[in-house]
Order: sequence, then structure tokens, then C-alpha cells
Amino acid sequence: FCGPQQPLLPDPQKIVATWEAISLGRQPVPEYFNFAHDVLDMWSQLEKAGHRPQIPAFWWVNGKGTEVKWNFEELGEQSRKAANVLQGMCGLQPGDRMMLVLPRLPEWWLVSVACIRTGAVMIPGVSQLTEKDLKYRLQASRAKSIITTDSLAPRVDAINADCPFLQSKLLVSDSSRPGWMNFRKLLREASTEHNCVRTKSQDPLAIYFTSGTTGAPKMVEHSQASYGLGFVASGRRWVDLTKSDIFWNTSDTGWVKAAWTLFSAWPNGSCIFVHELPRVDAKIILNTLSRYPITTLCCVPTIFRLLVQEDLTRYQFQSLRHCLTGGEALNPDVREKWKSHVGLELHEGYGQSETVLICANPKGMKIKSGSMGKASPPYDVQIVDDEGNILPPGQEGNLAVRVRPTRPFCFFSCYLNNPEKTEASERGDFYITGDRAHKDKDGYFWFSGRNDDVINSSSYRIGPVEVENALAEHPAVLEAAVVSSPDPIRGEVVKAFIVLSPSYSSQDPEKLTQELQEHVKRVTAPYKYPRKVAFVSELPKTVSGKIQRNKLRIQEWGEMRGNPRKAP
Ligand SMILES: Nc1ncnc2c1ncn2[C@@H]1O[C@H](COP(=O)(O)OP(=O)(O)OP(=O)(O)O)[C@@H](O)[C@H]1O
Repeated sequence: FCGPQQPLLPDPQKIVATWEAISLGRQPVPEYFNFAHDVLDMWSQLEKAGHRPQIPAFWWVNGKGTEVKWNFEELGEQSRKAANVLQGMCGLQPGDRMMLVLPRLPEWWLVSVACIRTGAVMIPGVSQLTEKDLKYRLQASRAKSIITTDSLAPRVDAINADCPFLQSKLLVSDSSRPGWMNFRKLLREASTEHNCVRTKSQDPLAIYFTSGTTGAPKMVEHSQASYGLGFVASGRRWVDLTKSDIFWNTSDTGWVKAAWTLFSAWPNGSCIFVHELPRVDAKIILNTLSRYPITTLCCVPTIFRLLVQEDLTRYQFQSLRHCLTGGEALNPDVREKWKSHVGLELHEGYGQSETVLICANPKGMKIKSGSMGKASPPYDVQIVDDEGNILPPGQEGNLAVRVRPTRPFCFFSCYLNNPEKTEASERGDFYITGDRAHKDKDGYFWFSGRNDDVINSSSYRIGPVEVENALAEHPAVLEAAVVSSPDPIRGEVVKAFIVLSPSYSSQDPEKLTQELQEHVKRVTAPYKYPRKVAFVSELPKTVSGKIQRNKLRIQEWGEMRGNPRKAP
């Protein structure tokens, strides 16, 4: 007697095995790959068969009592409806581009998946984009469609006439607006039947605009495989995700880290947790962390700097077991405070919009405080000179990723419409990240700063990060940014902009300056000490929370001479 035949279930390990086989050169990248079909629909099947714990795949809270929870089946259904809206109402065909400018609303994740289902290319952006930013992005990308909220819609309307390629506009709102289709209404009415487009691995999946610190923003294009498959291993090794985990990354949806989270968590069957978080508030973050069964947390160092200022003994994080950071350098002092109060390590990672994870401190590897960790497979990461020659351990140079003879599959395809820039980003066999660092004899990488942020004083090259870390060790310093400043004798000198801890804000600035200068001389090489110090109430930051040293540099040198080494 044979019972009813069990349907053959997909093997969730297959995607990991595929990643490994490609990385080891044992298998080419599959000709066809689609994240929605090959990953999400697989988890739907496994979930239905009871092969996944009873946790959502997506869990959104707004802090005011409203929650959205979808398991993989519901995510599949909702995203198929959304795909029908994109295809049917917006007329999007595979390869067409859609700008996706939404705050942390569930629709951001839905539309991202819907784009993948329809083969449309998503172009995420931050909600702070101005009319000028929007016009530039819509014109350069020739996006056919945009989805956004009430707050950005008027800015889109103001420049609409200058964007002839823009054919449809979707509004995520409970009200209506002339010229816009209401996404929520269309979603409610859409069919759940949708055939996922069969995308090729090399087809484009996403375009990210760089922040444009050194010229007009460039378009970084990623393929279905580079993002869809590229984060499988780092999701497992660095983020340490399993199908029982609930992963909260506080990143803005316009920043690449939101996509990093999506493509790391879901292949591993984990839940993505999102708090709407209209503004960064340490207490809200800590309360959420203690209230929900979040197992894995990722924030930029800026946020951890805020969190460790709070009285952490008042909170209990019962489920939390793994913490990550990246996007800018983590001050060792912050890592130590977090570890001593929360009892968990902060595992730092390093990467760019152009790449997946380049360096990391995965679980189980010894952490050297202040280092970004070791090269993350499959990348061969080296420090090279300006011609692309590998430099020995200990020598500072360009942080670079090998792209020849084999370009890693988890790598951007190109700077769109900019072959000169794509070519200029390579030297010899390497892609040059634009960051300066050194590697020690154990293979750990130590970040000095972005190429343009490195200070050249009396022919010493000084990385801002080391000076900032030294300052951060002093209890008076809440945050510091170190940049180059003009000096009649030395050409350039080190200047520190410092936000003081509240208990030091009324101290005599002159005495404090001297004390901080002496402190830096004691904890790092004395020539690096800041000859100029300014106390400020806040530092300029990107929406993703990164310190904008370039803005401070421009303040010091003027617009034209913002980068002294590039000055005429
Ligand atoms: N762990 C880290 N330590 C130090 N810096 C980091 C770390 N992680 C990321 N970064 C910095 O962030 C950069 C990558 O950021 P991303 O690609 O998001 O855009 P951006 O560099 O901020 O914008 P743009 O390239 O347009 O100026 C890296 O090149 C590096 O300078």
C-alpha cells in the first residue's frame, strides 16, 4: 500500500550550494535566475509543508499599534497582485525602469518583489530628494514609472513636464491626487494570478544612484544574479541568519543596505522586521528591540553611537543574539561599550553600492578592534598602488577587489551610460573602491578613509578615522569628524569637528581643546593630533547616517577647493 504521494519539496540548501559552486568556479552562473520565483516561491512551498517555524517572513510595525505580518505565502500573493499593477496599470515591460521612493512602508518591499516578478528594474531613492534631484534621476534613468507618497508627489509634479519618459505615477496614500493612480486601491482590486517573468541572470535588477560627492551622481547597475544570489553567503556567514531569525536593519529604504537586507534574509528563510521609524530615536529603537523577538540587529555606527549613550541597563533584549554594523567606520570605543552593556559583539562589515560584502567580521572569527575584518568570499581583496600592483602587508594603499581574470558574479554590471567611469574604476586586475586602507599580516583590513578624506599635512598622510577613533575614546566626545583644513605653513592641517557629550558642554572650550589634543597625542602618533578644533552641535550626515566629511572640507576650503588635492 502506498499513501498519497508527497509533493517533492525544494531543497533550501540548493541556493547556498549554487552560490558556493559558482564562487569556487565549479559551475557557471545559471542562465536564468529570478529571486521571486527561485527563492521566495520556494520558501512559500516549504512553509506550506511545515518546514519553517511559525514566524512571519515580513513584520512591519509603526510604533503606534499598527502591524503588518506576512508569511511567504502572503508575501507571494501580495507581490503577485503588485506585479499585476505594475504590468497592467503602469504597462511596465521587462527592462523598464521604476523609481521607488518610499519611506519604510510595507509597500517598499512589495513593489521591490513585484519589480522582480515583472522584470522591471527598480531604482530606489531617499524621500529627501529635491525637485532637482528627482529631475536628474528621472531624466538620466529614463524611468517609465514612479511610486511615492504624498510628501514627494508635489515635487514630482513640479518637474513632470521635463521628464518625457515618465508615463505613470503611483501614489501610496489613503487619499487621491490628480494625475496619480492610487496604489493601495489598485492593489486591493488586482488579481493574485501572475506568471513570474523568466529573467536571465545578467538582466538588470536594480539601479542605484551614488550620492555624487565627486560629480554628478552615477547609476550603478546590478543584475538579477549579482544581488539576487550575491548575498546568500554573507547572509548566512556574516549576518548569521537561519529560518528562525528575525532580522531588523534600521536602514532607510533608499540606501543599498535595505536591499542588502532583503537579499540576505529571504534566501535564508528569515523574517525581515521593519519599524517605520520616521526619525531616528534611540529610545524608540531600544524599546522596539526589547519588545519584539528580534534576534539580529544591524544599524550604522552613528546609531550605535546614540544607543550607547542611553542607560542600557534599563532594557532587556531577550531574543537578541547577533549585532552588525557597517556603512562607515565603527569606533572601537562604541563597540566596547555595546559589548559591555549588552553582552554581544558588534560584527562590522564593509561594502559599497557597487559590490556585495567586501570585508567582514563573521561570527566565530577573532575581532581585532578597529579593523573591518577579513576579505569576504568570493572576493579577492587586496591593497594596491595606483597602477594596481599589490602592496605588502602594513602598507597603506587603495582598497581593491580583483576583477580579472574573472569578474566576481556578485558585482555591479557597470556605471550605466558611463563606460569611461566604469573603465576608470579599474587599475590592472583590480576594481578600485576609492577607499584607503592597509592589510595586516593576518589578513585583517584597517580603513584609513575615503581617498578624498585622507589628509596630507607636512607630507604625512593622515587617515581621519584613526584620529576620530582616538577622540571618541575621550569621555567628552560624543561624535567627531576629522577633515583637512588650510594652513599657511603646512598647507593642510588636521581639524576636528566635535559634538560634546552633554555633561561636557559647559566646559571651557580652550581648556577642553588642549585636553583633547593631548589625549590624541597620547593614544595615537602625535603628528596626527588635530591642530584645529571646533565644537559643533551636530555633524552633517547623509540620510543613511554617514558623516559627510566632504561638506566640512568644503566649509574649510570653499566650494572650488573642497578637495585640496584636486584643487586647480
Ligand atoms: N565598515 C566600514 N568602515 C568604513 N567605511 C565604510 C564601511 N562600510 C562602508 N564604508 C564606506 O561607505 C562607502 C560605500 O557606501 P555607499 O556605496 O553606500 O555610498 P557612498 O560611498 O556613501 O556614496 P557615494 O559613493 O555616492 O559617495 C565605502 O566606500 C566606504 O567609504
